[in-house]
Amino acid sequence: MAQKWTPDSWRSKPIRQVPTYTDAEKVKQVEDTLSAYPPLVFAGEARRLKAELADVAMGKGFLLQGGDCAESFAEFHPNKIRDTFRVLLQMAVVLTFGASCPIVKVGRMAGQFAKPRSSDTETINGVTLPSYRGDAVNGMEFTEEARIPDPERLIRMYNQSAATLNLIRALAQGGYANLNKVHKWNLDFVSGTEEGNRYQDLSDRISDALAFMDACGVSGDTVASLRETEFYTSHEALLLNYEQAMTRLDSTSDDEQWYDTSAHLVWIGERTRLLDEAHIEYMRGISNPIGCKVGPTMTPDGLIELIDTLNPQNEAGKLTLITRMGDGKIEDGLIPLLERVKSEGRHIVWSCDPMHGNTVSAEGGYKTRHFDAILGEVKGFFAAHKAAGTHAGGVHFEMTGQNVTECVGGTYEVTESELGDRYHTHCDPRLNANQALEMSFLLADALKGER
Ligand SMILES: O=C[C@H](O)[C@H](O)COP(=O)(O)O
Ligand SMILES: C=C(OP(=O)(O)O)C(=O)O
Repeated sequence: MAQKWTPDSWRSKPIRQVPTYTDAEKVKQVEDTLSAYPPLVFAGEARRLKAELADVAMGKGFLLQGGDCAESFAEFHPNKIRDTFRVLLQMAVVLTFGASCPIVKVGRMAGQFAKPRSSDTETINGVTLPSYRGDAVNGMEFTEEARIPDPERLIRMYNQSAATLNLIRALAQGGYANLNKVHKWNLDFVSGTEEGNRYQDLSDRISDALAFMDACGVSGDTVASLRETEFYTSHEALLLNYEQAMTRLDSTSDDEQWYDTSAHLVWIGERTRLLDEAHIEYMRGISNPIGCKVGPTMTPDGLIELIDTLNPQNEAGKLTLITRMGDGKIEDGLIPLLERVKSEGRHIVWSCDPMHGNTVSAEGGYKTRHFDAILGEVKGFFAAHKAAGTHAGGVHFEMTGQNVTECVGGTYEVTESELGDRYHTHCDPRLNANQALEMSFLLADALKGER
């Protein structure tokens, strides 16, 4: 029998990957301040996302989740938010058109500021300092002072998330996402490339279809989904004191339902998904749709235990399992998990994160990922689902609307020697807009193949 859950019951459990602050009083003040701040999202919105994900779990939709590896204070700019938003819109259009199924759009945005790390320290030229853990925790500069965790950063993360979300809501509902603007979403540096041209062709076809529908009396004036879009936010729920401060009782439901109002969906990372530890304890009690990363060490028994802890009512749409096995390991790793979960009748959205199992070191010390390895994992994911007779329900990308050079490969090939040109990520390498768009065309083909 599980013990009673409260928003702070995680505090009595072992915890990892969180900072050790030096000033406990200051931390408490920040937590109190955040607890009095308005929610960033509403329970009703999180419920709507859960309902959309329930359709995905039943094979009637596809989840597209993507955005920065780590948002940062320094890179905070409306154009950057808009560009990532519009590449996600483009990808969603390509997928909707190619696969003829609803695409649920979720940004790794408006809250993705904390990073779990493989090592607590980093050594450069013989100097060892605490690792950078995301702008919510400490600074990226390699100085002793910057690396000291500062709880005030949590307030800045809240404020930046609020402003980002405000812009996302305006973009999604204020006319920018109107399907009639489908041509305008192409970014300048993408136009003229193979992906840009393919996207241009597709938008011409969509415009023709819209003109036909308009002539038949169906337009954005009458159908909301043609003039605006649903777009949700998500991040890894790593800093549980922040998440707890944002956890609020839903005043609109009759039974006691707590929502983490920092984002519509939050997920648990691969490094913190231990059953008896704090992150699972916190996540099992909130009513949001949640995600959990699943890497190559997961066993079928372990997975069933995890699922039953996080989603004991077997509610469809509640739990998204984001697998990140690595190219070459995905089919062997995933098929036994899929078969077991299917045979036990658990409702799951299965999503593929082809980024985190495919990070390698390139010359010059850059962390990178090869486009072919990312694609290889996506293909393996579809093949595994085909073999198990389950629905390949979504993808999860670290990506940006900027023209960065962080992942190598793609048709507009980024080479290892170009990595230094525009390597801006604060942690892991992201797909740039061209690579993300190319990936969406390949995905649309895979989804068509699934039907
Ligand atoms: O994004 C995920 C992790 O935070 C990241 O991969 C950890 O990177 P590290 O192995 O350099 O610590
Ligand atoms: C840390 C992440 O992934 P994982 O937990 O799968 O390593 C992430 O998605 O940012």
